[in-house]
Amino acid sequence: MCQHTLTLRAQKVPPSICFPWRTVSQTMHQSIPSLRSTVVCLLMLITGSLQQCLPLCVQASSAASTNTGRSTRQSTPSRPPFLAHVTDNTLDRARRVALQRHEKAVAQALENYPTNQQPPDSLNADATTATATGLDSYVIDAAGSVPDFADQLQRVVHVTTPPLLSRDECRNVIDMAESHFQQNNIPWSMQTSGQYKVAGFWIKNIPAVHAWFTHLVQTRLFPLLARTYPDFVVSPHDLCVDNAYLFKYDPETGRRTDIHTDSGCLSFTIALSGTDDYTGGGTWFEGLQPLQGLQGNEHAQQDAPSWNHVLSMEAGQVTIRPGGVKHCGHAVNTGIRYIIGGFCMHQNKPEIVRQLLTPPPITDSSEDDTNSVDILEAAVVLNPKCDASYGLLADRYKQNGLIEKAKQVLEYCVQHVHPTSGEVNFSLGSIYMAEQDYVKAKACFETCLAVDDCDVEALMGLAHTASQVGDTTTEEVYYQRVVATPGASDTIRASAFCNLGVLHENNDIELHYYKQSIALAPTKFAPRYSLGCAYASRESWKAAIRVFREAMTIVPNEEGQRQTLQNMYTAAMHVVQTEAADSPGRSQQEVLERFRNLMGKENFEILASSAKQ
Ligand SMILES: O=C(O)CCC(=O)C(=O)O
Ligand SMILES: [Fe+2]
Repeated sequence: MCQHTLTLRAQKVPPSICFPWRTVSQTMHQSIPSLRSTVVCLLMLITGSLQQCLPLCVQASSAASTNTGRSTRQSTPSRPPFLAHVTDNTLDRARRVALQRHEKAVAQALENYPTNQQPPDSLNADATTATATGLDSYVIDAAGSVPDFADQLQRVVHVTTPPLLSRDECRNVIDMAESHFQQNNIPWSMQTSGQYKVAGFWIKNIPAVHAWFTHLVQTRLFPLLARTYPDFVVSPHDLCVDNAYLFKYDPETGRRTDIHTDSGCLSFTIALSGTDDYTGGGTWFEGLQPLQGLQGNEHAQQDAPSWNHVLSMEAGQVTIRPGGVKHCGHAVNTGIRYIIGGFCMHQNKPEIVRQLLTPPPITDSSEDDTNSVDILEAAVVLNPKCDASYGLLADRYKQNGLIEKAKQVLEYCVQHVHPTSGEVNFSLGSIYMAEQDYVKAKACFETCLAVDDCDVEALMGLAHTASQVGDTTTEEVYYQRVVATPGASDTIRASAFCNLGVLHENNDIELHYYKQSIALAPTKFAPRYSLGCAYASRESWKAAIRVFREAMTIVPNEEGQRQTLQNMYTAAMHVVQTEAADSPGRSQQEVLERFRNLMGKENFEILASSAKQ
């Protein structure tokens, strides 16, 4: 029998696994299937409400002109030069698309959260029209802009003082949620938020919480929003809830949310837990500055060691702000933090740009031109200060194979709109890396990290750029940071562990790293294949065969299959030869049978048929 050689180079998880095209994390809230019906929008069109709304659309689209933050940026041209070709017709069509989306979203919102209907008597009886007596306010000092109504909705985050809900009420809501899952014997589902997962549920899906929530919104939250944004919301009845969820952050399963914007022009976050209930956690806001900090020494607060743009609230406190402000929920270190997040729309003020950035699911049977590049180009033209649009447009160009155009859009955004946008810098870094421009790639990923030191995708990018220039020490540092990052997903930690194993090839710790990786991502091929190689290089032939056999069940491509089979074959040969030396009387038939059993019939047959070819 011929002696095959082992191909024992362990496999790093290739960068393609680590670099999905990361889009603006607004997508977080799109992942939930929408049931929006097309009927309403068609009716509205027929009855002429499109015409009525058009002035509002124009207002929305020109709304980006003010930046409420202190920063002075280079002035942004009204339209980026590479979008000179976008015609007025295209803009009108985009407005109509956005308006249709808006009408459908409002109809769906009122169906999900019927805030326009009288609450049931049982709830009405204890109706509280509690007024928050005070608000603490923080400004957002950051480049970029919210997608719509930037001149009406100041980029300010308000926190209610005192709490809007009593501690008992918060406890009661948590109990309702927990008992729903216990009684139905189901775990909390995991919602995807960009790079992270967090345990939670959509409030409309849990009846008891839903009824309480709808009532709370009608009696306390909408009135609070109307009082706080009197130039934008004339009456609480103007508003509706696009989406609302309850999140449960805990250190094991709860993770954190990615930096994102919400799907509505106004948002609120209700703290159901207080700072006694957990450590870590809190809401991070991009560029958050206490108002007082701005009046005196501008940088006093910024430089204070405790100030890290994170707001922590006590149970019952609520933050309200424009939905387009970037934020995230931090991972907790201990304890549990429950929050409710809600995104509101103004029923009569369509958010033109956000709607253009939020296409309905592909399955939607409307005539909405979801995939069209010109819709995203129009979004950029309608609000050239909103960096979210640039990221999505570049993403679309990239999907269409137009890498140079994508790069141009991203570079423009970094230079003129938002130098530290995480999405844009990550996408640009990925392009530079593909072009093997590791210096520029590194700079982009470092910018992402400066904004969010938990950005594990940027850490993986930096590890990869270090690897490409042969700096394995730095490469290792970044992988170690990934595996130590609270809230990092199992998949990305698994990739980092696998690559740590490869960096430590032939050291004992190599095995440990691959096993960690497999435990986190049991269906990933690379760590299993690499563990097989590690066993084989230590001449632990039977262990190697076992792991290669497992790898064969999840092998992603022909090359992987070829290498795995070849290594398995060699390992099996060693076992058979050793056994033959110990008991020399075996017939050739017996040896072959043993060989087949070691490899597994299915693998043996693939090998046999490939040998025949
Ligand atoms: O956990 C938090 O504080 C933020 C959650 C969030 O993204 C939101 O409420 O919109
Ligand atoms: Fe959010």
